[in-house]
Amino acid sequence: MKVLVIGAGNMGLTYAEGMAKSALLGSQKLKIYDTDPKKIARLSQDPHFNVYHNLEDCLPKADIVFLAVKPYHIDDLFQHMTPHINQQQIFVSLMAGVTIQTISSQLGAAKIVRAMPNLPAKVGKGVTSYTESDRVSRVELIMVRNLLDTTGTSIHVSTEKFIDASTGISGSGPAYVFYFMQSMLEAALKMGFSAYDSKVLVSNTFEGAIELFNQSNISPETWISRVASKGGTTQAAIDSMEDNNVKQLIQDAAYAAFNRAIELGKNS
Ligand SMILES: NC(=O)C1=CN([C@@H]2O[C@H](COP(=O)(O)OP(=O)(O)OC[C@H]3O[C@@H](n4cnc5c(N)ncnc54)[C@H](O)[C@@H]3O)[C@@H](O)[C@H]2O)C=CC1
Ligand SMILES: O=C(O)[C@@H]1CCC=N1
Repeated sequence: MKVLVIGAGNMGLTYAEGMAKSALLGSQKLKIYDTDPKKIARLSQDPHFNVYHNLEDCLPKADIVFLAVKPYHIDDLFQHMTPHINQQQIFVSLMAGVTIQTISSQLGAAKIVRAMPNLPAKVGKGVTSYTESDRVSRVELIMVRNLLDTTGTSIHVSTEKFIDASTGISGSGPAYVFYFMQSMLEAALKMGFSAYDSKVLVSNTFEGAIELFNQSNISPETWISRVASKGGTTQAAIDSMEDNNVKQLIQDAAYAAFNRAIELGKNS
């Protein structure tokens, strides 16, 4: 199976590394195409990859093509790709908001999988949602899923609405968690802890809470009640969050990302 990744940035390179290190490609090296000469020079030293700076040298020979450029790059990119594609190739888009209809009409591709990954894929803990165009067969979809799963886990969704929705939950979600972490770190520093101790306190608190959640069938709400004593310190903190409508604000933020994904789809 010949796999090409177009765009070796945060997401493209993460997938490229996951797939290249798996056994799925057999004896084939993963192909990478990017327009940044510095990236091409650096990645050319990596024995896992064949790196290209011309589409005509790599695109016609690829079976599966990952699209991992920014949504605003597609006009230029698709124009250059169209003469070199064929109708048997499968295109897997990792781009936020770019619809299957846009990829089909602007690129001229038939077999399209639209996926929404997230950055923990870098450490094998990513979660990707995906859906496909009618022309993708069941066997082809399983092949794509196996490739996606080299960076973590995945869920199949029935429509693109859920790709936009998962952009608001899991795609952008790591940034919300980092926002919470940053706020806790700043509070710890203000209380007088060193930077090192603040990091130990905050990172272990997140890791421990996630482990408790994962190893049980208990909801976060119930876990909160197990931390909070009546009239105690946690209750004071939760009351402060409730008074300030923090839960609603976080939901609003997730919806803002969801709506932005829909908007990007209309503009592309
Ligand atoms: N970073 C994240 O956490 C997530 C990103 N995504 C999606 O992944 C896509 C890529 O995002 P990032 O990796 O963060 O961006 P990035 O800016 O890190 O990488 C984009 C890469 O594309 C290359 N590039 C630009 N124009 C090109 C062209 N015409 N041909 C070939 N390569 C070209 C750039 O040189 C760069 O290496 C976006 O569409 C984004 O919506 C999706 C989920 C999460
Ligand atoms: O911010 C973005 O548009 C991309 C999509 C999800 C995460 N990063």
